[in-house]
Amino acid sequence: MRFSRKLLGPFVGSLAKKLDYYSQFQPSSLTIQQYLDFGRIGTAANSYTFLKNELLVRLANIMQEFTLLPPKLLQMPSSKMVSNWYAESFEDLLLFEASDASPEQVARFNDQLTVVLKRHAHVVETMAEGLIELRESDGVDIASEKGIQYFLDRFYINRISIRMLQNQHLVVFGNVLPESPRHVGCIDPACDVESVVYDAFENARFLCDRYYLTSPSMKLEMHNAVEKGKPISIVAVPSHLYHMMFELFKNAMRATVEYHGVDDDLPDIKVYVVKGNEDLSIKICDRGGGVSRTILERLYNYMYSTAPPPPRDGTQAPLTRSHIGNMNIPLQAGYGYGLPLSRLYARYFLGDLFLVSMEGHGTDACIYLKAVPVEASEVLPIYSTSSRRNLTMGP
Ligand SMILES: O=C(O)CCCOc1c(F)cc(-c2c(C(=O)NCc3ccc(C(=O)O)cc3)noc2-c2cc(Cl)c(O)cc2O)cc1F
Repeated sequence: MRFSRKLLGPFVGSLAKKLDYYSQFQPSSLTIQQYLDFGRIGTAANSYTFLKNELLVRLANIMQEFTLLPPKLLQMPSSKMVSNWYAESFEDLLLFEASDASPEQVARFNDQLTVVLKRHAHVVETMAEGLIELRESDGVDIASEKGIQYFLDRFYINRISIRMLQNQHLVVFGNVLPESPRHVGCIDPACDVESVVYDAFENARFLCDRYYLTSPSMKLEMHNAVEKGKPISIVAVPSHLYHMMFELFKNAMRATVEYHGVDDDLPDIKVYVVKGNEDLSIKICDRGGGVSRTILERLYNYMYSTAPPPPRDGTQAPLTRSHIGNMNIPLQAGYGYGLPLSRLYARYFLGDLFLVSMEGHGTDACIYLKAVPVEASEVLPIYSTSSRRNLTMGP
């Protein structure tokens, strides 16, 4: 992605050199246990010293991949805006490169992180606008579409990881308040899975009731295979788990109501939560009619999923979606990225998300998370010749 010379101005040379320098390093993958330990016993100075380098490495790795994107996408106004945000943030953080870890520098760094977080708040929507601009400009060939899919999965998981580093630092060492006094930064050392499931269900049900005036109920089964009969808790980022569950419940409710109609007795959504020695598994089973394998694949696809932009005035999201049949999609508030982004949240700490749909019957969605925190390592994209090959040649 060409960084606009206007922005880079005289720094083109030195910034390009810095990008080359920092993109040579592999991002350092942390386990959720390491985040927890550091949040409990680390110091602001050590966090600053690690972060000011690691953020430059993670930014440089993904910024170098930008340049491998299909030129047609790079030229879209919204794509250029995103690349300029990254260039600005990279430059901002470079200012701390040689700084000491004095309390004054740490305070300045914390303020800078707040600016960077705000600058990048709408990256997902803006990149989605870029895909819409591309689709409306001259369409996308299959090779570009596969390259875009490969890049965006890497781009968004990189963004999740950068925001995790920043938020964790600001909550533990800055003046951002944690969600709960028990939390260490954004991490809950004893995340009660059942309560997150209920929160996500009730909020999705509220949206469903508001639009359809009806909604399916939930039947929830909890099985703790490690400590029989005890509540299920894991070390997790509650906001990530909530995001995944909320999206999957919205999809299951939408399918169920659309398939059975608002006047029918709606079949329950059955949810199973099982904690094993290695995996925390959550399965959401609906009888919403299911989708064929071809449609299912499209739900993960950023090009297909990029719905028309939501109304700016906050009114109800568009009811139809051009690329997935004519199904009214009242619960879709964003650009249709709920599923691919949820899968990235699951994969971020070495979990995963799978869908098994039986067309004509219903869909099972399974989330797997690491039950052992020292095994839950960040999955971070590394800029290398293989990413170059995938982006330019397509898989
Ligand atoms: O807004 C977002 O982020 C995600 C927006 C996403 O919107 C969708 C949505 F919520 C649910 C479905 C859907 C349908 C369906 O709709 N079946 C009827 C039809 C059959 C064929 C076709 C077709 O040929 O096009 C279309 C619909 N059946 O199962 C699911 C289903 C999908 C997922 Cl990912 C899930 O976790 C649970 C489910 O029950 C499809 C969506 F697309």
